[in-house]
Amino acid sequence: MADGIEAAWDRVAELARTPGAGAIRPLMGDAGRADRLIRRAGDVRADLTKTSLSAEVLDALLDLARARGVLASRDAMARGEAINTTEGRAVLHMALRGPRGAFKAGSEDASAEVHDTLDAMRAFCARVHGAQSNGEIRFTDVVNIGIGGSDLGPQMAARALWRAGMPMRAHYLSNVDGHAWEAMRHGLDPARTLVLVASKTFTTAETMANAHLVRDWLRAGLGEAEAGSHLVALSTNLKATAAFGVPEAQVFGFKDWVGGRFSMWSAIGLSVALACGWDVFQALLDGARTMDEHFLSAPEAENLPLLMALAEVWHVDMLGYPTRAVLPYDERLARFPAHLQQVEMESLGKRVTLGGLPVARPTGPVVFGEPGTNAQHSFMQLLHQGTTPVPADIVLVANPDHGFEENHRQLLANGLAQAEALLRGRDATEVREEMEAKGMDAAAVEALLPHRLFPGDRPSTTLLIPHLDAATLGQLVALYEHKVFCLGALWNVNAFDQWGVELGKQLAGVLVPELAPGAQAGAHDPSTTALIAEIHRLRGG
Ligand SMILES: O=P(O)(O)OC[C@H]1O[C@](O)(CO)[C@@H](O)[C@@H]1O
Repeated sequence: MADGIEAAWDRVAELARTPGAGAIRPLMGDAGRADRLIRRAGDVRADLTKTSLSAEVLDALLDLARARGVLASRDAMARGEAINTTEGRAVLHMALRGPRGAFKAGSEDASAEVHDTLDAMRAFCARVHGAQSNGEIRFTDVVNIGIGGSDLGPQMAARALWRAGMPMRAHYLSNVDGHAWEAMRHGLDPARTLVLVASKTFTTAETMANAHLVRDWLRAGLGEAEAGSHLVALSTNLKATAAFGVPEAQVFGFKDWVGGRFSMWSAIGLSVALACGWDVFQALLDGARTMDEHFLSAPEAENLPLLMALAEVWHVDMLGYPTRAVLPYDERLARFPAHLQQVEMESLGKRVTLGGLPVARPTGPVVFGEPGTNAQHSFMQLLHQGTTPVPADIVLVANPDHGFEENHRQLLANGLAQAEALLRGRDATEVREEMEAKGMDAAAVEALLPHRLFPGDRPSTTLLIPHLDAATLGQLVALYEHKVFCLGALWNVNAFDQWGVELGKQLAGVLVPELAPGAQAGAHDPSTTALIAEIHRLRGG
């Protein structure tokens, strides 16, 4: 078996060594290319034809996926097996949007737990949204206090889906930097603000520090007894939520088989339901479910998350492209790259295999991004003319929810143009002709020529959706979640733990008391020791 896997890797590597392996333009005329590399899953039309996946390369990569048993691993995840081996947990975010009775974690009925919580969340939203007509106070604002997966997913979704006239305004407090709360609190009235403390563990230092700040603000504005009724907890740690003073009826739980970065579909998504309305949240879950159904049923060659994962293996491991850009051409998706950064980099930033051995090849790429067209005026220069290609995911939304048609045409045209420019580049003949047509003399033309050339053959994947709504957003996010799963299986790493975040947390815990006025620094490296001394000096003690 292991030999079969290594043979499959070798075959892909052999193709990567053939001259021109990274070229895309020569492949564009291949018959059958669109059939192989343009795939629909739900409402998402994904075009991978602007990559250097030739028919041969794709076949070799699909053989690798088969040798690695990616779809068999997928089925083990769906069966609720404890595939997160370093934490001994199942991985069941699909249960969060699945039908009743569909998922088990060991002998536990995972779906029953999910649906009980969803029912409680829906009833809570109905109460909050209907409060004014019942003569209760009407909450206008919801503050979600959380960080990482307890912030990025819901924040991204609320930003993408909130429209004027929806029930509440959502605010997201994540950074322990007090400036964040300082800026937020001035716009809020404690009497009309519902505060959600979102934390899987309910021990995350930043979240708990902010939760104390905001609870003090509620208490100062409303008195201690009243403040409790404005507090809601979203957590797996029910003991800690009670100790913090959240009434039991306002605690929404979930289980440890929901990873933080995959938790926006759980109670952690309550801020989205409160801000945008229950139907929107339900449509988000249903959208994700649509992608789950595709992922669970499509064979390898048609399985979009798997195809995107295979393209990444080709780029990262075979062509040596260590980064990827995510460019949503929709301002409402401004936080989509940030959410994917956690989903992908916290999952795939791994250096040992499931068996604890060093990986044989590079794993997760650096993911970064900004909405288009803004990205074009900041970092796209490097994608066009930098030394190492950066594959780009370009997300296009065919129909806007505004009436400014000309703006939208410009937006779409720019997204298409970037992908086209990355692919085709600009050769010397074209650049010379353009400069000569402008009347430039021959010396100037030759001097400027190298600066104006674009190598082209730079890969991109275009994801096109008809509208941006809860259903399509759910599909998009689930698509990337499943892509991450496939990459974890291909690279044989645990995509569901995150031990790498622990050391910094522990060291910060040691440093906090050392930064108190008059405190002595402990043993550190010379650079850190000098920085502590300088901070004390600048802070006057
Ligand atoms: O929801 P919690 O437990 O507060 O954790 C927040 C985030 O912190 C992390 O553990 C990383 O530090 C993430 O995985 C998680 O999403």
